[in-house]
Amino acid sequence: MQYEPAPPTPDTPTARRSPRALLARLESAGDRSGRVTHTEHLPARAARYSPWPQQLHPDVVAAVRERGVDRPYSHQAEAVGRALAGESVIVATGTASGKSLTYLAPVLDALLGPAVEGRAPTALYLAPTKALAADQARAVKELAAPLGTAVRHAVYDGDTPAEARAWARRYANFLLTNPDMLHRGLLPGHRRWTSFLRGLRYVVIDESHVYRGVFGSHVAQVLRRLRRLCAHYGAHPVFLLASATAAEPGLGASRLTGVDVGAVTDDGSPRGELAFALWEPPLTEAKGERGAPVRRSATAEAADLLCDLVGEEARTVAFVRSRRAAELIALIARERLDRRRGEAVSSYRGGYLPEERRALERALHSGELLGLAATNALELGVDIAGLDAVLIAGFPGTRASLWQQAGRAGRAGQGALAVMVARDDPLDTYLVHHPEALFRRPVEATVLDPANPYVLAPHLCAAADELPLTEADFSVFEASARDLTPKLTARGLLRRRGAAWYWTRRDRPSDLADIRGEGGPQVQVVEEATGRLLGTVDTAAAHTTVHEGAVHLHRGASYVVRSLDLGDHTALVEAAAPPWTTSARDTSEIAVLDTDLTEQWGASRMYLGSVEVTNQVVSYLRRRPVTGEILGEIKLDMPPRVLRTRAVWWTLTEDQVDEARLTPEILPGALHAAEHAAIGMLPLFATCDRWDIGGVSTALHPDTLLPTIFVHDGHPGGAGFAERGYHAARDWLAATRDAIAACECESGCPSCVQSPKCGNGNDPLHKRGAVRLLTVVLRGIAPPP
Ligand SMILES: Nc1ncnc2c1ncn2[C@@H]1O[C@H](COP(=O)(O)OP(=O)(O)OP(=O)(O)O)[C@@H](O)[C@H]1O
Repeated sequence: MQYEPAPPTPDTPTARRSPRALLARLESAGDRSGRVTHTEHLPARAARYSPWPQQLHPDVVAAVRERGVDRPYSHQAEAVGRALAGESVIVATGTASGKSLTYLAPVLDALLGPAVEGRAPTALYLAPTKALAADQARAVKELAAPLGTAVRHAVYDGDTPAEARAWARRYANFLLTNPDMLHRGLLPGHRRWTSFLRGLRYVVIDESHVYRGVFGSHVAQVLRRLRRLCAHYGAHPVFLLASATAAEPGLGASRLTGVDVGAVTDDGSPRGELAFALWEPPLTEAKGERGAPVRRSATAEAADLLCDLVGEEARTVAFVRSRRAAELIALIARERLDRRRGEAVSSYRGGYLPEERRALERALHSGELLGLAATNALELGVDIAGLDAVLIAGFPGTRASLWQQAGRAGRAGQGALAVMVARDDPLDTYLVHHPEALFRRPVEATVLDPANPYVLAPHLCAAADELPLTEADFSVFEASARDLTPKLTARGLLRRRGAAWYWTRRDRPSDLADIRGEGGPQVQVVEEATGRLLGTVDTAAAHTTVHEGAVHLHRGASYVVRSLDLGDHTALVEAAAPPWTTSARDTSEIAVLDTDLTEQWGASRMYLGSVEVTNQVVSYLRRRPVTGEILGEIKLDMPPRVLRTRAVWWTLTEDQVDEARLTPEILPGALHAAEHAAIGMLPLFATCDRWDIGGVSTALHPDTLLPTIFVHDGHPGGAGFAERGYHAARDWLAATRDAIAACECESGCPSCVQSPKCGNGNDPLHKRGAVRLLTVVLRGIAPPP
């Protein structure tokens, strides 16, 4: 399929930007009829205003007015009123609905107020990334400018130089930082922050939906440590959270902070009309593996659409799933557009140096940039609202994230276009043909589990180091802290003296918790000829993205990796632009190390234990960029990566396989499908996140010598999810079977057996076989007593 640029249009610029007109233009170019499978029209919504609460300091009202906000939206007024009354609140409203003011107004109000009982008021702001804290610092500086020296803010993170840290400790009354810095710096060093903690009135948690799964559970414990220290100094801060729209935000926020949090969800901000189109790329002439027909890639299709939109002078961001796709789209667009417009297109992703990212954000704001191909690194908080169009190349994994991205489109009073382009996989294909699965279903809840003992243990140690741990502290942490503390003492981590537990070791207890689960240092990508550092890649991702021979794109320039030195954490690259892209293939194996618990279930057996998951990148495919056609497979000699973790697994006997009518052809697909669905359902029972767990299924496992399905924790040492699965196995597998059986689809869809993160492209899968398999397994379990 060749790219055919849309012919120039005679329309006026404003008419051209109406979302319907833009969409019609995209559809009419070349032979694109039939590619839009559905268009959802979300009508414009007028703003609803309310007056500021009476108690809000008039200087704050004036400062806000100076920033151009005359009247607060109804949700802003409500949230500020509740905060001023001392209630912790979460505001979970749409993208760019003015959430910042809901916490900044109460914070400034507090900082303008007098010291109470000798405590000068202070406030703490937590962002999930350093970039976002830096952004906020700029916003605070502007907003607080008319207030003189009453507001003294400081960014405090890993990059803050020593003098600036000393200044922050002595003078700052509004500290902007991140949970990592709280965990490693501020809390362990609380004695240097006593006056700050004594006066702490508000703790702001921005983008709180990011704190989910294991990371969220760690942050929940960091916040409990903070609350405990504040209480020690006599402060009881109010928590103000800002979140993307999520289901049950109050519940999630209460779990995160450990205090009761009220929710404000009725969005009073105005919205322009949004035309949201679902777009399916056409089939190509090319043939894929085993001769299967191949659709044009979402990346190539999105690149075309981006060119057309930029050609229409429509300010557009294309959200993509991978760093590589971001680079590829920018590269294609630059090649195809004329010079002026080509220069107005760029890529944006994690791994860029901070100053590069800042420059790109500024250029997009000013209109110097018209098109940006971005990974979700741009999704967080960066104020880039006011786009004419948003392209979403591939379903981003959750509806919450989809709306977060689509919400970037639209300026006040003006319509905007969002287009989700399907990738050639079962999940996206299903979605573009089942719009109700996107538009008629609520967004997901943010799941986390602060009681998870694997997460709680290192934080109890850190807490004991901060202040000796006593019985009274168990209520701050989780009920399970009472059982866990003697175990930590038995393991020699804590020492009991009198009524308290102490950390008496020399090492830092904060090193026990890797709160982001990053697992090791970053790999630096260096241009061999010049020694220039192009950027960084996570160690975990390095195996699949910067192996020898990988095509690595950076800011629209193409490089080929000459060598990857994992010991040295360096990938050397050289500028080169071969006519292919590369994608790594890997294999996963799982070995049983130990069995802790096991139970006979009729003929099946259920196990809980420790496993070793070995993943190895074995080769890479060269593919033609646009069609995805495979040009060849090159073997790689990469070291395997080993994850020791905990898993729950169950086996079937030959008789059960026969009983479920699973022939050798369909057995692997049935096992694989049941594994996917079980992973999809475990969050219901283990309050984890689908992305925190993994699975392996095999028709003959060397340790069990039987067909076996494993579901394992995705974190070294485990995180407690598999364990919960084992204990809830009856309900979990029954719900899994029911979910698959109740799904109306013919042969498997994302609502039942397809997985958005499957390493084998959801192949093979056998939906009905999975239902029969689970039915047979469940038959062997005794009904609950
Ligand atoms: N009451 C208001 N009236 C008019 N404009 C407003 C009002 N409140 C906020 N704004 C403007 O709306 C824009 C978005 O605000 P803000 O960045 O706080 O939104 P947000 O909800 O935090 O966004 P995100 O979804 O990115 O977290 C800002 O430019 C801000 O000045």
